[in-house]
Formats: sequence, C-alpha cells, structure tokens
Amino acid sequence: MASHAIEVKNLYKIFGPRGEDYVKLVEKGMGKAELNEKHGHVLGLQDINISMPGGCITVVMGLSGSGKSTLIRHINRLIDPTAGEVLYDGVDVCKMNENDLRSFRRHKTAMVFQKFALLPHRTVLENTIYGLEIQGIDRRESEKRALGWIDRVGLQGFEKHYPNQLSGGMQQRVGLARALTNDADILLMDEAYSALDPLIRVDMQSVLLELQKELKKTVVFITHDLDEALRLGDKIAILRDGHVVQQGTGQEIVLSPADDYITAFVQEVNRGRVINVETIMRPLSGNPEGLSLAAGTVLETAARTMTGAHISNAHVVDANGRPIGAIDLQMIISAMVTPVKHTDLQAA
Ligand SMILES: Nc1ncnc2c1ncn2[C@@H]1O[C@H](COP(=O)(O)OP(=O)(O)OP(=O)(O)O)[C@@H](O)[C@H]1O
Repeated sequence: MASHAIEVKNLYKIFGPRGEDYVKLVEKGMGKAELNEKHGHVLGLQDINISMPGGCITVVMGLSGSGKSTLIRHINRLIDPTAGEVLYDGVDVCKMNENDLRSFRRHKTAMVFQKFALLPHRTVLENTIYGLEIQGIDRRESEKRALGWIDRVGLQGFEKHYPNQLSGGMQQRVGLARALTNDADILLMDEAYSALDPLIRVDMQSVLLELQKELKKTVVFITHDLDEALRLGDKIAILRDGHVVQQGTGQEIVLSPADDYITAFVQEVNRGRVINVETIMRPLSGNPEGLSLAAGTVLETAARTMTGAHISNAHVVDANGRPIGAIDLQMIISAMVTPVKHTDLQAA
C-alpha cells in the first residue's frame, strides 16, 4: 500500500540563469555569500535530504531567507530544482510530464496560505467549493462535500458570509476547509497561521491537530515559530542558509540541539511542556516504585503530580499499563533546566 510519504533527496536550488553550472562548486563547499559575490547566483537550497512520513506533520522551520518557501514549492513543483529529487510514493515529482503534474497538483496536493487567498466576491461556501468546481464535479456533490468541511472547521452558519465579514481566524478556517474539500493526501501549509493573533493561532493549531488525528494527511507545515513547530510537528527540520541544520522530533531537537544556531532557537522553550517522561526515564530495576505516570506525560505535569502527592519516585507505564521505566523528581528538574552553555560560563 502507498505510504503517501514524501522523500526529498539531494535537492539543490540555485537561482540564476546558470544554476546547474554551480552545483559542483556548492558541493565542494562554496557557501551562499561566496556564490552570490563571485557568480551572482543565489543559493536557495543545498543538498536537502528530508523524509516526510506519510500521515504525519513535518514542520520546516528557519529564519527569514533560510529557504522554507523554496522547499515547500518544490513539493508541488511550483519551482523546478537545479538538482535532486522529490519523491511522492516513490515517483519523482520533478520528472512528471505536464499531464501527470497537473493531475498530481489537483488531486494529491492542497495548499493553505498565510494571506488566506480567498476570493472576496465569493461566499464562504463558494470559496470552499472553488477547487471542486474547477475539477468539474457535480454541483450537488461538491456542495455536500463543502458543507461537510465547513461544518468540520467550525463555520456552520457562516456559509453565506463574505470573507470581509469574517475575522482572520475564520478566514483561515475557510482556507482550511477549501484545502480539505479536494480530499488531497498532501496538505502544504506555508506560514498558514503566521498572520493570526497569538490566541487565534493556538486555536487554529488545535483545529489542525484535531482534524489530523482522523485525517492522517501528509502535512508539510512551514513556520518560523518554534512553539508552533513543537506543538504541531511529528518531525521538525530546521533550515539555515538553504541547508538542513538539524531534523528530528521536537524532543530530540530541544534535548540535543545540534549547534549554537539551534541552541539559540530552543533556549526560550519551556522544556517542561515539551519533553515527555519516557524521553528521560531510566530502565526499571526491580519492581516499579512510586506514582504511575502515563507515557506521553510532559515533565511539567509529572513534576506537579509528584510534588502534589509528596512522592519523589514514579514509574512510567505504556498504553497497556505496563511499566516501561522509572523516573524521579531530580531527573525531571535537571531535564527542565536549560543546560548552561560553556560560552555563557566563560562570559560570566
Ligand atoms: N525567485 C528567486 N530569485 C532569486 N532568489 C530567490 C528567489 N526566491 C527565493 N530566493 C532566495 O532564496 C533564499 C531562500 O528564500 P525563501 O523565500 O525560500 O526563504 P524563506 O525561509 O521562505 O524566507 P521567508 O520566511 O522570509 O519567506 C533567499 O536568499 C531568497 O532571497
């Protein structure tokens, strides 16, 4: 069975008329600044290798100009690569002929944009139905589907409203309903929530997570916000100057940042709300002691539960209630405190 995974392999994008000529130089170590200075070409992406598992949310994050948008646009080939492959279910999107590409874009991918991209003169229903209309789907069928999604994103009662009658969060819900209506396996979300107020943004993250539990789409979500990445990402890839600096789960990145760039990103993170008990537990030796904590419990909750019960030992149990490890308050507190960097000590 197809996994609906996306594999990005050895992907390069060098902007400029003769990008291909410079791949070798970049492979040999020429960086973005030098390529621009000496050859007037812009290094957009450099040797990107990311597996985006089917049915999971992969977050691509990085500062402005790091290559996030360039990368996501390769997935539906709005941008052609200079070298490399983007495989979907094993087929290279970069080698598809025009017909296959059109069909892939229309049926397999849907995009949600930061600026909503809603048509102002169309109602919520008409906006949601738009993609189906283009596909020539029967009006009654497409209306039924669109109304179902409008309902699922919490906009029932607003079907006849126009975009300018809706708040930003509601407009983004329309964007999401429209994207879901065409039943694509891949959902591409480019800074989709970045323009929203913080509370609405968290609200929209919850909507996505709730829907994803059931829909299991292959979501590629671009953001420059680490909290958002940690909340949404089953997997996170962090870009800098067009290359991947680190990829892994949020826990892996917060616990072992690959370099100073990532350390700076993760420094402000509330580790107690990100790291799970099973990430730091030690193997059981002997009978399970103290409180029982479910795997998936974050450290902050574990600490609160243990201190509330005046018990400093606990064991972690899996979904079947089987003990899988042991933990104590000291381990929890150590993991919650950001490690002091060597350079900080020297500066002190
Ligand atoms: N069409 C283009 N021509 C030349 N250079 C480009 C083009 N598109 C992007 N770039 C350059 O490629 C690099 C990556 O840009 P990209 O827009 O992918 O970054 P980003 O991480 O999405 O940034 P932002 O968060 O600001 O959108 C930047 O240096 C950018 O200037």
